[in-house]
Amino acid sequence: MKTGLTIAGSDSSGGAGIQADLKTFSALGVYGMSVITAITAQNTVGVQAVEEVSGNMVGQQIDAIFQDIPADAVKIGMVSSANIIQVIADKVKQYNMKHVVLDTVMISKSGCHLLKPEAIEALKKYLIPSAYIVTPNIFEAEVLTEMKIRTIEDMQSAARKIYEMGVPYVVVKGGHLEQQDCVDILYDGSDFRYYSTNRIDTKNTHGTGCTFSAAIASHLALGKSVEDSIDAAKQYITKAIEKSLSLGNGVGPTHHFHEFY
Ligand SMILES: Nc1ncnc2c1ncn2[C@@H]1O[C@H](COP(=O)(O)OP(=O)(O)OP(=O)(O)O)[C@@H](O)[C@H]1O
Ligand SMILES: Cc1ncc(CO)c(N)n1
Repeated sequence: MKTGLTIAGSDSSGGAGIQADLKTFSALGVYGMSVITAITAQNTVGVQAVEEVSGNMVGQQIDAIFQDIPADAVKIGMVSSANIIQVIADKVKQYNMKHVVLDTVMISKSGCHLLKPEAIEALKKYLIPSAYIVTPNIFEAEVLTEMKIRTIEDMQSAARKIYEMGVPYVVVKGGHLEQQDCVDILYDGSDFRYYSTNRIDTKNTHGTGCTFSAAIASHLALGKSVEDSIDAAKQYITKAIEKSLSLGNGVGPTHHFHEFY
């Protein structure tokens, strides 16, 4: 069986973070493993508390996995501090990790800082250059590039700037762009590809970014090309949003197992 690793934060409500990633791996037929970087007390309404795991413990979890079960693909999500970022970047190098999909998580939908603002420079300097694909949303792409993004052309300019940080593939996600369709763009240093779907009218989008990046990693682990992995992940997240679950009093989760029940 192909294997996937998520290095991310725990979401107690199960819709985002580690839990979303493991559900996605499982739904797509990949054996899931996890390295927890932080624990959040979180539900569909908001994030109530965050407790970081030490950099040393993050490193030890990665060692335990890679000294025993190599991962065919790795997804990185919430990494709250510069220290944790540095440890992960070193381990990516040490174990020569392949197919590293970095979701540059910064702020939760409810507005909680999951990445300390002072760690953004470390993200740009150490983690983005060690990734294979990065998947910022509009807001994250704005922070990384220090530009405003209002149009598809702006998304393209941002993708170019992020590519220059030293990562071979950049996906800028258009879920938060003020327009009818949800268009994600892929830049590989020379060409752009577009992945577009109708915007689904639902408030239940908790964990869409986590699920999408874990689905890309899953398809890479299964042996698909970057282009096909993003295409398959886009189809998966679109269905998961279409069938999203009205659980809780706030922004409900997507349905990871929509293929099954
Ligand atoms: N309402 C929607 N209908 C259809 N697709 C959507 C919708 N919202 C987001 N998407 C898609 O979901 C994927 C995740 O994008 P999004 O921009 O929501 O990520 P994100 O902001 O990082 O998510 P999160 O808030 O969970 O971190 C993208 O493929 C995006 O186009
Ligand atoms: C732990 C965690 N990671 C990522 C997200 C996505 O914003 C979240 N809400 N919680």
